Amino acid sequence: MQELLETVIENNRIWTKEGKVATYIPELAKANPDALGIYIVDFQGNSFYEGDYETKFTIQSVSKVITLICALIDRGKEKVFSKVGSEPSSDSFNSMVKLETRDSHTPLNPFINAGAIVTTSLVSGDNGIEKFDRVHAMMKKMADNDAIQVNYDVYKSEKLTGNTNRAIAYYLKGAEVIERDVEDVLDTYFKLCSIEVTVKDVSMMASVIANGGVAPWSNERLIPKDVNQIAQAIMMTCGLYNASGEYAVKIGVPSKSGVGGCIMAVVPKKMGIAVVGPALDERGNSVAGTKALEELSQKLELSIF
Ligand SMILES: NC(=O)CC[C@H](N)C(=O)O
Repeated sequence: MQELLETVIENNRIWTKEGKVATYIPELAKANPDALGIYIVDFQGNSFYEGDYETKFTIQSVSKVITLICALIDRGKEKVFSKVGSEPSSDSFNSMVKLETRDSHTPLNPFINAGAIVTTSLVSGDNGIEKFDRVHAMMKKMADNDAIQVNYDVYKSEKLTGNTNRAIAYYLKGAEVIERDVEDVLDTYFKLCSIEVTVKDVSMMASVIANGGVAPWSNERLIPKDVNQIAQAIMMTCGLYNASGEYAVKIGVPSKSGVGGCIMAVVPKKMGIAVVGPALDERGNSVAGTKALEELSQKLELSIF
């Protein structure tokens, strides 16, 4: 495995040149575009890593998976899916075009920005701080790392420039999809996106989902089975925004990407994988990270199909 990871990083580093780091959140522009790192955790306590696995990055949209899990646990399927759909979107992750045209005005799925802003509003807690603490605590448990914290420079940068998200959230409030205070919900959403992690943390989170919701290292159930199943299904169909279909063809495992350059990949009943490569394609997914996962998936025959 170690040799394979060395080859995968070596073969795919060149792809970092094909992408660009996100700049619409000014602080993200500081990321190293040449970085490519990978981390794998299996259920036997083995971990394998290669490349720039020590790179720190903000979790960004990968947080949407954990927020959805918390919302489903806290509010139940019926409530959550009355406020957000479970259909893939062919528009970009921060699009708002469908909000107006859909009869229900609900976002298409929880893994585009509009959907995650809604699931953030649904997580239990009387205010934004309590909601943040709820999801943050779940992330720490799933990563088995109590030291995970917000990167306040990224958070401030997002909050200052997040006007598209603000427009989305106010529209959703007007349509009565969001019932809470809009600025409070947005603040929590920005903070959750700004949590700083490594590929080790994210691969640990992925290993819990891959193991049916049970932490492989402690055998503790962190996520109910039905919620875990839903999370995987939506990762499979919506996890890479409007590139989810192509990704399913090429890699074939439930995954979630973020504009920090991370992709979390869940190999059901086998392992958790995370890659980081901050140079993104035009749809906001890591170019080299996707390519590395494609090679890995082919060589290890990881596709679930
Ligand atoms: N695709 C992403 O990772 C987007 C997350 C980012 N914080 C945003 O709201 O725009």
